[in-house]
Amino acid sequence: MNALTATNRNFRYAARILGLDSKLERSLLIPFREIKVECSIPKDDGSLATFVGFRIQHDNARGPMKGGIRYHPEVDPDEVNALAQLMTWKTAVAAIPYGGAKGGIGCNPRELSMSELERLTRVFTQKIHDLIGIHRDVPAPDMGTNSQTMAWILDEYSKFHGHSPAVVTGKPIDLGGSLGREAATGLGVFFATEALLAEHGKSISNMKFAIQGFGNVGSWAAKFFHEHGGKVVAVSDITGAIKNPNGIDVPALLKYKKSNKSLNDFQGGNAMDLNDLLVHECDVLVPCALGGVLNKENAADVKAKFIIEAANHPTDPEADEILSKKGVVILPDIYANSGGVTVSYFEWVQNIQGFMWEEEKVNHELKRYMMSAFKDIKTMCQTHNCNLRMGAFTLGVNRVAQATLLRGWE
Ligand SMILES: NC(=O)C1=CN([C@@H]2O[C@H](COP(=O)(O)OP(=O)(O)OC[C@H]3O[C@@H](n4cnc5c(N)ncnc54)[C@H](OP(=O)(O)O)[C@@H]3O)[C@@H](O)[C@H]2O)C=CC1
Ligand SMILES: O=C(O)CCC(=O)C(=O)O
Repeated sequence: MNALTATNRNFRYAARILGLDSKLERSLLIPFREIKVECSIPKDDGSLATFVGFRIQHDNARGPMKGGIRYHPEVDPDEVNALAQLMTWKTAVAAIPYGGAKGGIGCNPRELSMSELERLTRVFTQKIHDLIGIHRDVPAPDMGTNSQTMAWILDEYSKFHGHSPAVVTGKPIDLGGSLGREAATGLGVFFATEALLAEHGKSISNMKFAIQGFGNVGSWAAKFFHEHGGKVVAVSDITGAIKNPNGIDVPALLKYKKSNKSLNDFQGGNAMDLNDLLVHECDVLVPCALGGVLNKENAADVKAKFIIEAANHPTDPEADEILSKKGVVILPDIYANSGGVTVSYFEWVQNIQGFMWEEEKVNHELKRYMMSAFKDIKTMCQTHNCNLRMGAFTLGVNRVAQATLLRGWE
């Protein structure tokens, strides 16, 4: 199912549970602004390459719009639209004062040199600089982008508007980035998993984890699970997958991936088919890569008892239904991966304050926000007798609806 159709379906279901007025529902669904720009750059060999960039600003009722920028060959407007909408509900679930946005460029960053990536990022920033801003829309990293990408955006934006560190988050520390932001999404995933397992009388220790994706989110999540006694029994990246029923040595794998850029041929496990990762024997499945990976084709074969949605929109509604009939507990993306945007908020606050926090404070506050959101979601689940996804959606949608009504339309 298309990502936007799926996201709209979840939103509409939540709106119905909340009894939202149909006109308000329509107003919440339609994005505030959709930007599509041509980004042409000279390649290193002198030839011309043209890419299409998007920034979809979904809603700003609760504050400046916030969300990552993705570089991936499959970036398309519907997907960016869905991801922008998810950001609106996510920032509301996390109770941070933002709306939602998302951006992306349809490109394969693995096929571009550093200087081509820099030119592409700068051209994209030139095209959108007057529509983003510290109190308007604040980008951050997502798949295929990182702190270096944010540094280029900051530099290009500052040429037009003066030095503005708070215009992006997920920056390098030397440019005003926050301690703890790089690890934040993975650490938030860890806190969220800990809270969910505790509800079920279980703990991280000795649980078996299968992790799809070993980039920013997947690698940090694996590290935290491993450090707390979890057994990471399978991991994949775009190049392949490895398994080890006794638990992979995660620090060794991190070192290997850093120097080889791939999991292939890692000696501490056996190679397996990339697609088998999602149906591998484990207790907890943690998708940390693309959207829509759990669908009606594979949901029935999932072995995990718990799914932690570290990726955005990894489970489409058809899979949701199949999995919930099987009794699988799913912790939804708009809560599970909200640690990233929460620490982005701390970064933005630090930039505005002109004062840097200690990493201990960042992580302490992150845990506090994650625990508080979990409690609020559980309250919604009890109030509306619904699952965790609808608990999170009703929580987020209700907060945005209340802010919208309070602001009015004049
Ligand atoms: N970064 C953040 O702060 C946040 C990210 N997210 C979401 O988390 C997910 C991952 O983002 P992030 O870690 O930042 O992205 P990265 O680009 O850092 O990592 C993505 C990982 O997914 C792997 N991958 C890509 N395609 C496949 C595939 N078909 N099978 C298995 N692995 C694959 C990549 O492989 P390879 O390493 O070989 O390229 C890489 O390891 C996305 O859905 C993103 O939207 C959500 C909240 C915040
Ligand atoms: O850190 C941010 O601002 C946004 C992160 C993001 O894109 C996401 O949560 O999906």
